[in-house]
Parts: sequence; structure tokens; C-alpha cells
Amino acid sequence: MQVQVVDYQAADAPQQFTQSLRETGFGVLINHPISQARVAAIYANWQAFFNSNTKQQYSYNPSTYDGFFSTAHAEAAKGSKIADLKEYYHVYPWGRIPPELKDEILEYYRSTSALAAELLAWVEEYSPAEVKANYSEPLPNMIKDTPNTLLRVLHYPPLTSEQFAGMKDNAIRAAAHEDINLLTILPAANEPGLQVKDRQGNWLDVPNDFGSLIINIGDMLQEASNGYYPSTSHRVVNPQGADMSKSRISLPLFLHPRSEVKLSERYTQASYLQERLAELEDKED
Ligand SMILES: O=C(O)CCC(=O)C(=O)O
Ligand SMILES: [Fe+2]
Repeated sequence: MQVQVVDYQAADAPQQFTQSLRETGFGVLINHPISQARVAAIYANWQAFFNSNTKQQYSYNPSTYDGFFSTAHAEAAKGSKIADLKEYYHVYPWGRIPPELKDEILEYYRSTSALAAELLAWVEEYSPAEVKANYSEPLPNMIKDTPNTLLRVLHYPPLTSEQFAGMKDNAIRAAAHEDINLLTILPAANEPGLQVKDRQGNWLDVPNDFGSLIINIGDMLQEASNGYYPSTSHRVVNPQGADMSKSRISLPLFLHPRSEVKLSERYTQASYLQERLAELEDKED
């Protein structure tokens, strides 16, 4: 089963899309309402930010996690001690955002969160009755007025850059991992590399035509649906040859419920996140 590319405006879009999520953890939408020109502008404006020294003034706040994470502070995936070849900026509406980038990125944050609520309604509609019965509240409700949804602007610098000397043979742009959150909305990046692992353990390229929107299930939705919607492993592989000198920008929106929302009998959003972040920190010892 491949990740399906679904026309958002087709009559059977909700069914096709949720079937792809169910079978692969991923689905791709075309003809969706997120402006391609807006995404292209965001990529260009944040590329300029990452190329500048201004980013050093926005070093992330270690208690709230908003701001800039340099390659030295970039996370390593769960179970891996080798850091990924990336740097990134965590955007929250309540957090610090460079003023020249603020209006554009917050407009994107809000419009994509609104689309996400619609996609969560699709996910709910196509959940079997016994799965639906366990949702503690309607899925779109879980993200209503949430302060926890995270927009990560990711920059994967050229592999030829100085900072990666001696590293790039062992590390990749993003090691295999699963997302922690409910659902992730990711516009196709400006360069390829994203792959998902299928049930047989093969790595498949995720369709990434510029302008399409990639959506994947995170661990919180897997937990809330008792495994009906799988959170699948994905990674970003390194480019080869001449493409090694190119940057890659991507823009995942990680949808998080409000802190008190019950995911399951075992977890709220807050207790689940705390457990996962503790696992990530353990690894740094
Ligand atoms: O850069 C990408 O295409 C994917 C990034 C990703 O999977 C993540 O940050 O969780
Ligand atoms: Fe991810």
C-alpha cells in the first residue's frame, strides 16, 4: 500500500484520505486551501533568517521551548544518540517570533490549524463506532483554543557546510522517528528526502510535489484510537551528489490537544507529552 494522493475537493476525499491514513499513517492532499505562494514565501523568508546571524538572538527558551534550536541543540530521535543534521525554530503564537516574520507565519499557523480541525472531523467520521466511542470529546474539539500546537520551521543546511565536517557519514537529516502529537500537517518541502516505513519494513518515498500537503498520524492519535490509526516511522534521508550543496526547508505543524484533554484511560495530553519528553532527555545522558 502506497501513500495516497487525494484531491481535497473530490466528493470521496474524506474516505480516500482516511483510508490512506489508516493503512500507512500518511496521506497527501492536493487542491487544498493552503496557498502555495504563501508557503513559497515562508520558505524564502525563513531561509534568509537561517542564513543570517539574527537567529542567534532567538536561542530557545529551555523552559517553554519557543525559539531557535541550533544544530548543536537539535534533537536526536528516540533511541538514537546521533543528532540530526538540522536546525529549527519553534513558533508558538505566545512565543518569541522575529517581528519581520511574525504576521506571515501566524497567519499560516491559524489557517492551517483551521484546516486541521476539518481533517480531524474526517478522521472522526471514518473511525469505526467502537473507536469513536472512546474519544473523550470530538477530535476537532481537542485542539480548540489549544496553546500547545507547535509550528516548527526546519532548515537542513547543505551537507557540504563546515559544521557537518566528519558527521555526515554517520548522521542523516532526520533519523527514523514517530511524531508525538495528534496529527502533523506538512507542506511538501522544497527538496525531496522524506520517507515512510511500510508494514513490511520498506522505506517508501512520500509523494512530495511542491504544493501538496502531507498529513501524518502522531502517537497521541494512535493512543486515542487504540491503534486504529497508526503512527508510522518516517525519516529524512541525505541528498547525494550536487544536491548535497542545497538547503532543505520544511514546515511541520504538530497539532496538540489542550493539556487537560484525555487521550485515553491512561493519559492526558500533558502526562503523555511529559513521558515522551523525559524519554528524549534520558538519551542525552
Ligand atoms: O522535514 C521533513 O520533511 C519532516 C520532518 C519531521 O518529520 C519532523 O520534524 O518531525
Ligand atoms: Fe516527524
